[in-house]
Amino acid sequence: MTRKELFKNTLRKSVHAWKLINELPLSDDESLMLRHFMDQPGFLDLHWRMFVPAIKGQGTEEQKQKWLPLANKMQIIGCYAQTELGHGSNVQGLETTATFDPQTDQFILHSPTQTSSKWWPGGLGKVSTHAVIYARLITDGKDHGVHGFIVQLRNMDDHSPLPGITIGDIGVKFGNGAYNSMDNGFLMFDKFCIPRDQMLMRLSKVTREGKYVPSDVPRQLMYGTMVSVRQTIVSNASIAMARAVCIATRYSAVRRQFGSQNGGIETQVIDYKTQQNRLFPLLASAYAFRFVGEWLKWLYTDVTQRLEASDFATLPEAHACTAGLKSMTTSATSDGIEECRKLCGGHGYLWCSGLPELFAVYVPACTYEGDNVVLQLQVARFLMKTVSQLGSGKAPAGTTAYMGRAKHLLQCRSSIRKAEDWLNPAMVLETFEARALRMAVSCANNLSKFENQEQGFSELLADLVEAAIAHCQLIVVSKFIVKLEGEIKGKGVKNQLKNLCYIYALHLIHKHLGDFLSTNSITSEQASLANHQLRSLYTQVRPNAVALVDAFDYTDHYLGSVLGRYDGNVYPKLFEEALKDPLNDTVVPDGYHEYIRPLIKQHLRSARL
Ligand SMILES: CCCCC/C=C\C/C=C\C/C=C\C/C=C\CCCC(=O)SCCNC(=O)CCNC(=O)[C@H](O)C(C)(C)COP(=O)(O)OP(=O)(O)OC[C@H]1O[C@@H](n2cnc3c(N)ncnc32)[C@H](O)[C@@H]1OP(=O)(O)O
Ligand SMILES: Cc1cc2nc3c(=O)[nH]c(=O)nc-3n(C[C@H](O)[C@H](O)[C@H](O)COP(=O)(O)OP(=O)(O)OC[C@H]3O[C@@H](n4cnc5c(N)ncnc54)[C@H](O)[C@@H]3O)c2cc1C
Repeated sequence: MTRKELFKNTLRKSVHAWKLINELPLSDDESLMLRHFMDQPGFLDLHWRMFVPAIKGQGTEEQKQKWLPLANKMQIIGCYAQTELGHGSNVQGLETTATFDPQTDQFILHSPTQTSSKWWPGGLGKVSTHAVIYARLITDGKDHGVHGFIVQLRNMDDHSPLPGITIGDIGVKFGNGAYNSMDNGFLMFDKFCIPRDQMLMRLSKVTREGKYVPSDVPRQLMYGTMVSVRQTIVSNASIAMARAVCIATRYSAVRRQFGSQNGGIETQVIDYKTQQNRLFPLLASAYAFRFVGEWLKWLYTDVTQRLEASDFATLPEAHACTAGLKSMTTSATSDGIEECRKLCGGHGYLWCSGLPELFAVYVPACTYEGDNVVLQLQVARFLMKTVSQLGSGKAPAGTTAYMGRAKHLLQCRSSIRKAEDWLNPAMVLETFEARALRMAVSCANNLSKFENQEQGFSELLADLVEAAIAHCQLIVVSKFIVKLEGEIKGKGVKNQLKNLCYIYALHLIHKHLGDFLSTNSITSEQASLANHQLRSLYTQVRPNAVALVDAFDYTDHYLGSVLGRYDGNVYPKLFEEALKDPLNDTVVPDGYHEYIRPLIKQHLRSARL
């Protein structure tokens, strides 16, 4: 499809999905599922995942009563317009202004520079009638920082932009289809006026007289919509990873190379330990991210309930967990999808493997909802704060509770003696805790050598990110272990999950061996015992690998992959796909007479053939 066709077709699908949601009707969870199977980024994502939650989270009761019924019936379509051409990560640095005019009781929205144009918001370019806009609030010449506003962008009769608004699509993005179904847009305001009651005023207010009444709750609640989306992105990482792994695992069982004896069949590539060493940790990650995603959903629900009761104590942890896990799981999934492409050899590079499209549509997850490095630095700040408070009498809680055992974890030596000890959950956990704590403490010690903490932080950014990742990996490992200790039904299933849990943990040790050795969390002998155990786990997972991906229950239609077909009938179908290519419509290609024939004829003449 051309870009225009792709965009229009996605509109068709989105509107059809919305019709089904109403007609059947579908519950909220089922509607999310439907969105998932629609399988293309589109304006519904931003309307439901960001525009509506922003109003719910930041609007007053009256604002919710006014706007939510319209949004819930989709009589208005909204998007979330925060990022600007010049600033995305640095939200405090946004330039769009919203200046209160007491004479008209209105805010004047203005884009003072080119870099202040909104740039990137999905659904903005061509579809949305409304947006939640983030802009610097100015009253009486004073800048109060960034706040949210509900703004109508387009005329409700003919969809034309309202006077004072310039709006459009930002152009083609990575990949062929991928994210190009979405109208990520730009937007500029030229002194565009909105009524005062369209500032989202649950957190802070501007009175009729133009007095700014700051919020008595943490201003970070304004970032709540991002926290909620980051949480859902973790579960989605599992879905995308599982999809790639399903394709690569099934195909690795079909594909054979070498090893034929006396004319017999060749070896299935899934039997090579190198293939297993690349594939099975990704399979394990798909399960691990699912479980940590479930836990994060619980954490998010819990913090939301606490916030409603004005208990802000767990907000920093919820922010650190959602930011860190969003970052860690999306980076691992993007890399994992690309690894799965390579695991499928040359055929993985074919569009019909389903992997190139999956990669192209998935990879921006490393950037949207916060650049992955910027987000790990938030985790690092949280860890440094926690370390600095050790010994102050304030016991660390939740995911940092292990830091409360700093004295022990800084000194302990791993008691792993034989390979099977690596199947002991307490020993594995302690290894990850020791590594995470020692990396955090080492950063804190290095920071304390700087007179200026911020300067020290800038100098140590790379180490801080590594310490943050170590903490996030510990969370994933520990939540997998908790899951195993919980309510899993069926001994066989539990055994399979146990294998995957230890593959997940031990491959991380192998991959980050430098961290584990340099922090003396394990010895080199213990590292080789971990490798030994890992190989043995691969052997145990091998006979069940295909069943473990079948368990994701993805249909062939959803996978969209010739290589990942459930029936394994890969080769005939690759031919079928190839023959569908427009280049094969004719035997002699268009261009033959123009370019190939004159070239050949010229050579034939000079060779006198
Ligand atoms: C095949 C199809 C795909 C299938 C998938 C299916 C479905 C799709 C699923 C999901 C996707 C859903 C939606 C659609 C997808 C994409 C949409 C993308 C939309 C966007 O892309 S939308 C823009 C997002 N754009 C960002 O993401 C900007 C990143 N930049 C920031 O987020 C901040 O700007 C930050 C944090 C970097 C610095 O901020 P800063 O400079 O203001 O703050 P500072 O560092 O000084 O921190 C001061 C104190 O605030 C605390 N703090 C900070 N943030 C907090 C928070 N959120 N909550 C609670 N506390 C927080 C700190 O911890 C500290 O606390 P303390 O003072 O105690 O230390
Ligand atoms: C597909 C897609 C959809 C999007 N949808 C929306 C949307 O609906 N609404 C919306 O408002 N926005 C949206 N965005 C924008 C997105 O949220 C931002 O692109 C993202 O937050 C990253 O910001 P940036 O582009 O400014 O990156 P930058 O901050 O410019 O990052 C560039 C590089 O600088 C590094 N860097 C930046 N700051 C630091 C630092 N402090 N320390 C160390 N390194 C740093 C980063 O790690 C990165 O390597 C979307 C983006 C994409 C790709």
